[in-house]
Amino acid sequence: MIYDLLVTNIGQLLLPKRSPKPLKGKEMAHLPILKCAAMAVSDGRVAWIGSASEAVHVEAKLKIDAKQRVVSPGLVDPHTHLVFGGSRENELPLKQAGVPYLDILAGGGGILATVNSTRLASEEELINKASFHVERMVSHGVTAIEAKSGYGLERDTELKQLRVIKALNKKYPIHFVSTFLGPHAIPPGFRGKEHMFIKEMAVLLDEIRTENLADYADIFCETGVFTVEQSRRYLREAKTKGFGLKIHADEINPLGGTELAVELEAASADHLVAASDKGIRSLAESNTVAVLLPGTTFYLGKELYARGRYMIDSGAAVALATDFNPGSCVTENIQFIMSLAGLRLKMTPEEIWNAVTVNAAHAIGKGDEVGGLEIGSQADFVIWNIPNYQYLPYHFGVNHAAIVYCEGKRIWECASYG
Ligand SMILES: N=CN[C@@H](CCC(=O)O)C(=O)O
Ligand SMILES: [Zn+2]
Repeated sequence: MIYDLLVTNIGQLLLPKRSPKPLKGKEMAHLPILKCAAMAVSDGRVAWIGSASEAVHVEAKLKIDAKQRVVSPGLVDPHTHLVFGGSRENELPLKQAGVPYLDILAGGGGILATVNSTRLASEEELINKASFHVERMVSHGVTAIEAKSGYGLERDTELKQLRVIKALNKKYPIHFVSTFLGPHAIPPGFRGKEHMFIKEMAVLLDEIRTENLADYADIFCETGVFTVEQSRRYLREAKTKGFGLKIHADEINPLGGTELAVELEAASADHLVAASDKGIRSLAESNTVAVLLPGTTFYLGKELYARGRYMIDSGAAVALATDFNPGSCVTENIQFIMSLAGLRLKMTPEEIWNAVTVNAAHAIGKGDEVGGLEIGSQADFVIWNIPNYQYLPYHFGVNHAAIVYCEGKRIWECASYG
């Protein structure tokens, strides 16, 4: 048998397995590793895994020397606001002066400022801008991305954002999951009439479904935005219409969005900085993935991070994401998030790698497709410029990716691999 590609001389081959359910609690501590390994690919799938010494006898059209470095599955970023117009660097002085995130929003800035720029941008402009961010994510080792709408707050712009995500999915070989986040903020004119806005967004769900523009429905459940009861009604309707569910839950105040996510069997509950003990206990009894976004806490200058350690010790499934967006977390670098998870959430390196592979894949409903490496799985993988897997969260703020592959094809390479 002659394989398409053989990667040999791998120092550590990380082999998280695709699984029917996310890894929960103690299961997250287990990261299967093969040392001095090799891996062969054919037709975009992993076809053979063995030792580097056995690989001497393996034939392939192309052979790559991993130079004793680490190889992992392609990373999955399960929470991004990838498509938006403009930028918000003008908010930095407000942040420095201590103006809270929700106050900036209540004053017509924040999300609402990005809504204005996104409404004004053409579909083509948005595709070009988002492409730049996608390519940067890929360069950091990401091969699957969840992307949300939510900067339109009205039909045309929300659909425009979702069409942009569809166009990106066509343009790039990586995998995209699309989420409709119409109820992301209360648009001007709807304050006090939130129920009417939610109704409009719920009606839009039908059109989105018919045009197959989104897989998930999401809502920002927070003080001054949407209540738990409004979120429940909207998400129930979305579920009936066939959408998977996600919730921006308990980011700033402990409203009970976490419990709601579990009640509705959402794929994920995201943020959870203020999640209560009760909410965390309910997560642990469910398969809803806690998607933690420590980059946002860092960027908003807060002291208290989501209780990642406690969540895992309580038995919950945890994933990590960038939350890339123009206001509360302006980075495409998921590796930085992995460092924050080690430094601030007290997660171990094994838990961190599982959180950006298998569990992140489950958070976007792709646990059987991406996030794992085993015979038969999609050959989405990364050769890292690091001596061991513990090294990545330790050496922070730089890009450690050397070569990124998607379905067996090299899609990015650092300038200095040699
Ligand atoms: N918290 C709500 N939405 C985004 C922020 C969006 C923005 O500020 O533009 C988030 O997940 O952090
Ligand atoms: Zn978000």
